[in-house]
Amino acid sequence: MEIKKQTNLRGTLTVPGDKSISHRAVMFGSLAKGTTRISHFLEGADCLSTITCFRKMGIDIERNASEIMVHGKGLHGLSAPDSILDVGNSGTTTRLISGILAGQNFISELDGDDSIRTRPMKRIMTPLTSMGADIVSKQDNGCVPLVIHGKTLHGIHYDSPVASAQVKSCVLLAGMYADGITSVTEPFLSRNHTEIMLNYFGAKVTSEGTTASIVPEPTLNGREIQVPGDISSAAYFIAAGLLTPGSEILLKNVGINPTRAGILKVCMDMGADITLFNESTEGEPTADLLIRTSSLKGTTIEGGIIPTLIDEIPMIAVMAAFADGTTVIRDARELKVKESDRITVMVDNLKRMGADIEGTEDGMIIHGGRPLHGATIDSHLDHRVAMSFAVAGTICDGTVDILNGDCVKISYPEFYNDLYSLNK
Ligand SMILES: O=C(O)C1=C[C@@H](OP(=O)(O)O)[C@@H](O)[C@H](O)C1
Ligand SMILES: C=C(OP(=O)(O)O)C(=O)O
Repeated sequence: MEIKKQTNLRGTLTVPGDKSISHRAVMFGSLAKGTTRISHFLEGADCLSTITCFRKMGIDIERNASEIMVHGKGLHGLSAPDSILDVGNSGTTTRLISGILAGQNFISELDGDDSIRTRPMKRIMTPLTSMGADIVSKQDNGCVPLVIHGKTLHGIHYDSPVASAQVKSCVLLAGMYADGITSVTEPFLSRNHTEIMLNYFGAKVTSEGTTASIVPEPTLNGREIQVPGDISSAAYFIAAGLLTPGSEILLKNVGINPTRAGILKVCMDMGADITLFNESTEGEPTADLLIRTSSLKGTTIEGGIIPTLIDEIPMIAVMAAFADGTTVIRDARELKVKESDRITVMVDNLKRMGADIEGTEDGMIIHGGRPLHGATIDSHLDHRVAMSFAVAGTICDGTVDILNGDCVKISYPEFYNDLYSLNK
């Protein structure tokens, strides 16, 4: 995919539905009684993997142009899949579904693509095993393929070493099938969509600080869900609007849940001109975001804000390369175990464009302000890397050629069309 410089990005955009919320809506809808209707569902490959898995376990899921209808069968209504559950490229599908599968009365096997086969699953195998689950990594390397023999589970308290919503959600979902209360404490608060949505479906999930607890055997009832725009997808247009001269972009109905909205704070700290309109606090908070061209300066990003912007760090790294001064990103070791090693891949590719950047054990140091030039970028089949460099290509001189740029289909199939729609 070749990207050339653009100016004057102007217009209004509704970014696709939130990936985390779309996954959860299908999963919880499948475990609920009655029909769950989901509008603005993300039709990205990852969420389609979740749909495929639940269809294989006997759930009728209909798609039409405007919504998804999940005809749930209740907490104990899934049936044994007759072949491997294909999780594709999706960490969220793998880790959340494992918590559900651990408490079923059947055996299942999960497998996916080459990337997911390298991602760490011990982080869910450990707490699930202490709940009494039987979950085995077939190649004994702590990765998929995983074989899960459903068992009777016990409630536990789990002190998670990582701030990960996927780990937290996996344990809470297994907790629905346990014999007592299950709780998870994490070092920093990660995204809380599971807690919010499970309660909306009728479960009893309580949160105190960084601990979330669930009462077992809830009755979940089918609900209507309007998925807000994904702030992780909005991030590319926030960056493009701030950095491209003469731009003014209105992003409609973006999810601004505080456990996800760290990028807005970082942009403000960097000097961004962003205005929020039409804020709504019903359910998942949303707002329209007006983005205007700004001159940005470097900042430091560390500690508790990291989980609230973890998927936006590739885009932030590019923004930092165009900003004046130094940006330091720390406490983000998790970037190494995403769809690619996002520290190494961002550093290598930004260096190819002429940036002054170094990788560290848990982040990056970026001395911004050097003029960047076109280059061939290896996306490593990582959607967030591809989109971040597409934005870099709209700003720098020369052509940015992104190898395997179509991997954006994982979370944003129409990304390139949306990017080009703003410069007419
Ligand atoms: O729960 C979720 O929906 C997600 C949690 C995060 O992963 P971790 O739980 O590994 O931090 C994030 O990076 C991922 O894109 C989606
Ligand atoms: C890390 C991501 O997703 P997942 O963990 O679901 O593969 C992401 O979308 O950036």
